[in-house]
Amino acid sequence: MQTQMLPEVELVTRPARYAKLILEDGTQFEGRSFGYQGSTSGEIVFSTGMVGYPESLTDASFAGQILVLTYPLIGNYGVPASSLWEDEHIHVKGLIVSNYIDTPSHVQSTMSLGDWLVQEQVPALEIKDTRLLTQHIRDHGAMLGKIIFEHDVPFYDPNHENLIARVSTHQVTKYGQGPKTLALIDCGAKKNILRCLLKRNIEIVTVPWDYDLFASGTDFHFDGILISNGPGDPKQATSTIQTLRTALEQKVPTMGICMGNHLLTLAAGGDTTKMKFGHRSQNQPCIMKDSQRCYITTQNHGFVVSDIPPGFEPWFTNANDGSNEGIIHSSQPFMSVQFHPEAAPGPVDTEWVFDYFLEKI
Ligand SMILES: NC(=O)CC[C@H](N)C(=O)O
Repeated sequence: MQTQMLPEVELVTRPARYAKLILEDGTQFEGRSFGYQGSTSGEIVFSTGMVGYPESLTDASFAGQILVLTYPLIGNYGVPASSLWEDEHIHVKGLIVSNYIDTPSHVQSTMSLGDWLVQEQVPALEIKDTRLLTQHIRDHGAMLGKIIFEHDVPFYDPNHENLIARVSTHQVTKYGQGPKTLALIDCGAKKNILRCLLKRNIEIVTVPWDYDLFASGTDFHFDGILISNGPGDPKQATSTIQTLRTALEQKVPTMGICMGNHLLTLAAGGDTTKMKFGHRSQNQPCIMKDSQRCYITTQNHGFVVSDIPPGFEPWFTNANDGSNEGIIHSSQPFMSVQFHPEAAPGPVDTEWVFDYFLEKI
């Protein structure tokens, strides 16, 4: 029997660098850096999903936030090609994990997570006790935080800024073909929304968050509106809310996803508030109205519909905490979901919501 020699592996050892994670209430954690070595600040949020860090990091809804991943091993499958990301670059302001794995093994991997974070100038720390950190946020509520190397930086509250204006597209772009046209208001749309729509024989026109679809100069016809996910406080997106008010008046079929659920609610006269610590994971159970049917959904939100607008009723309700997970109008084709029917990452059980809406167009 022949003994096969293993190829020689060059071990690259980087000197360990440490930094601090400081929360707004003074709580501190020391961590080992595995990303860009520079200070950063934002709102600290945690996700309990077991997979999907490439998709989460590139989800524009995380803009302004430092993401804590509670799944203990992160980095094992590296980073896939950018065609599989949710946007062209990383949106989180920082990343906190328990154990970073620097030796990725996956057929789709093109680089390690650490290299990607360095390339995109995103700081990341391994703090070991992500469980303690998460329990702290769960007990005391969402709070600001910062990752500090040598230079201190001030705390930064992303909910006081119109982040949608920063992540939205600046141009009108047509995709796909089909007998009907859907206007997609891009508040920071995950790419999988477009991928899901493109499978469905429809033309899609993406427009910026503040594009007036009803202005006389609009040179394309549309049969329905889809409002995407997006970062920050929905009440900052006043132009989108105004456009949606007109859409409701003119009875244009309209659907919202996550931020879209908030914006439709606000346009229709309901209200949104900030949750204690939000829902971020791929296993949020949502019960559909008039049924015992429970869908397992992907979520990433810190705000919630607190007042259902007149004429609408709750469409889905979270089975864990009873919070609203979507609204639907009792007679008109207006509907929205708090979860992500496009998933990425997560279960695809609610992709039918796209078909349900497109049937109304
Ligand atoms: N994923 C989203 O669209 C998030 C919506 C909003 N920024 C929130 O945190 O609730």
